[in-house]
Amino acid sequence: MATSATTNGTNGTNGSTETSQTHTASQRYMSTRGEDRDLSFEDVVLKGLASDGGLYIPEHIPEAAQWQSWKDLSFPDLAFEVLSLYISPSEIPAQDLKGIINRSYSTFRAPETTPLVHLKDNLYLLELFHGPTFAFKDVALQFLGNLFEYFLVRKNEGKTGRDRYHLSVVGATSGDTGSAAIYGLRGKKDVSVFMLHPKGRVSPIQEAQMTTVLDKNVHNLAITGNFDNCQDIVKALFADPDINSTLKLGAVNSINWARILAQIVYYFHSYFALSKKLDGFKLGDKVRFVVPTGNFGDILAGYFAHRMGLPVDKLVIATNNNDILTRFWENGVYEKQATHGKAAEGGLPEDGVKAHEDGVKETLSPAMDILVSSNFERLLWFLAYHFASSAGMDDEWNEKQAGQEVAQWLQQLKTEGRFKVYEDVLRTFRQTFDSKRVSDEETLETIQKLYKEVGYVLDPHTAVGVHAAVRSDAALREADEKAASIPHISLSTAHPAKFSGAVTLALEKEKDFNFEKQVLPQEFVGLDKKEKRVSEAPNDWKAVRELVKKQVEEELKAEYAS
Ligand SMILES: Cc1ncc(COP(=O)(O)O)c(C=O)c1O
Ligand SMILES: N[C@@H](CCOP(=O)(O)O)C(=O)O
Repeated sequence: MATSATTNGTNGTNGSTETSQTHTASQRYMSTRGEDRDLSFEDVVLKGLASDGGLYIPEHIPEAAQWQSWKDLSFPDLAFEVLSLYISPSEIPAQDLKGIINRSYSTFRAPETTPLVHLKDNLYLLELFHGPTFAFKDVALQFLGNLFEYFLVRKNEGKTGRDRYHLSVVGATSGDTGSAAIYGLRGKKDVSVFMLHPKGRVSPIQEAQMTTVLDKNVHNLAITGNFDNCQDIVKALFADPDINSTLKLGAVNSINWARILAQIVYYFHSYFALSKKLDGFKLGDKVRFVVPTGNFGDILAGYFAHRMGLPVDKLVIATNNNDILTRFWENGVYEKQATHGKAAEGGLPEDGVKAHEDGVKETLSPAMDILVSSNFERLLWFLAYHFASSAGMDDEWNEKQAGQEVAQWLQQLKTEGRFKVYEDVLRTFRQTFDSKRVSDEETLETIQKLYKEVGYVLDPHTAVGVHAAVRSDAALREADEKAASIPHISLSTAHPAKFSGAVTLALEKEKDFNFEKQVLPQEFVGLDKKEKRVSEAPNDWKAVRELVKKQVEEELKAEYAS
């Protein structure tokens, strides 16, 4: 990767206001497939997906040499330090960035923004659900909403009517990204939002959170398909040069680099919180982070934190029965088709797990019911780069090789449904990552166990992580008593009230348990009775394209007529 400290910037392709001021290599961006490069932060945030189909990554991961000095910073101040390493002040001046960050986290209910709680023994829980929609997505999407607004206000200064830059955000959701994006963007000027969710496959609260937002710029599309179909439609729209340029598409999914960037902050923040809670823990001691994983966005932020210098023993990927990542960890094969519990013709599963004909298994942690993890492509680039570096060639060659390798792997995934990486690549992956598959039964048991032992109610996704953390801790103890002291920080990705079905199933037999009294936040009371707005759409990207075009046109007409 590029190692230069500063270079001279030029204007990006998307009309960013950057001039020839200095920036570091970590503040310029390139595509994982090698075609696009030397882009500004504004370019990659507004474009979302690279034109070669790849995802954007910084040209260099900055080493945060002074990270220990961040120990006592508040969440917003820490966010400023981390984000500044990736955003040149020539693009967003420091005062403006501070303003964006402060606005984004003022909406959180917890003073620490993302508090760390001690569950038991070596196990800590990082509560990421204190934002407006009660899910970890708020941490990044409150920020991204304000960032879009900032760029649009600047681009549109002095412009009127159709000269204004109007962003059409299209996103796919299995429930949480949708509401977090909608709450981040509702009512914002010059933005239309289209959220695609798989019809009937999100929880009732998630559905209500999205569809009860009636702002004119918000549109919910219930797609007759699964989450991967929604994600594929979004990617097809981005790949269509016509709609992409005429409608100026914007991404809110974790394909957007800003989503990953904002999430790096809580890895540092929780590490410092741990150092204050745990007697004898010193800055520099290692921790394990355990992350309930679907699209690989959340845990990828942990990878960046680690590469920046945060002492991480392992990043533990916790998957449900949709386990493409755990299978990859086991054998180096990245394969779409589920290998066990797969639906036979007519949807009958082999191992009792309810599965759809498309191979996606229906689990109690539906936000992770996904066949392919889109962000894994970003990690693949770093793995391929590491492998290429061993050939002893120059950096330009290594980067080119990595881009070509990733493009080839992804092409193979498309045509053959799978690809296999070299043993060396797998070894490098395993040095940083561990991976555990958690069944629905284990998810329920974990919710029950934690409730009985410490009175804490976990949401099912968080329970997947906690179960993996307990297993990781046990494995360490078995292997080496000394290693047993490594604390585990398990990421709590959603409030339990969002998944009342699974929580009730796990705890209904507990005599003292009362969902309404112990779990349901005031904000959710009566949500299901409110007016809703949602349209159905087929699993067909061209049909969705026409729908989006028509709707944006209507919105623009209404806007400019008034
Ligand atoms: C509650 C919850 N947990 C975990 C995940 C998985 O996160 P990621 O897709 O970033 O791996 C999601 C969805 O993204 C989610 O909504
Ligand atoms: N689980 C997600 C799926 C979309 O993932 P994203 O992180 O790429 O936006 C959801 O809740 O919608």
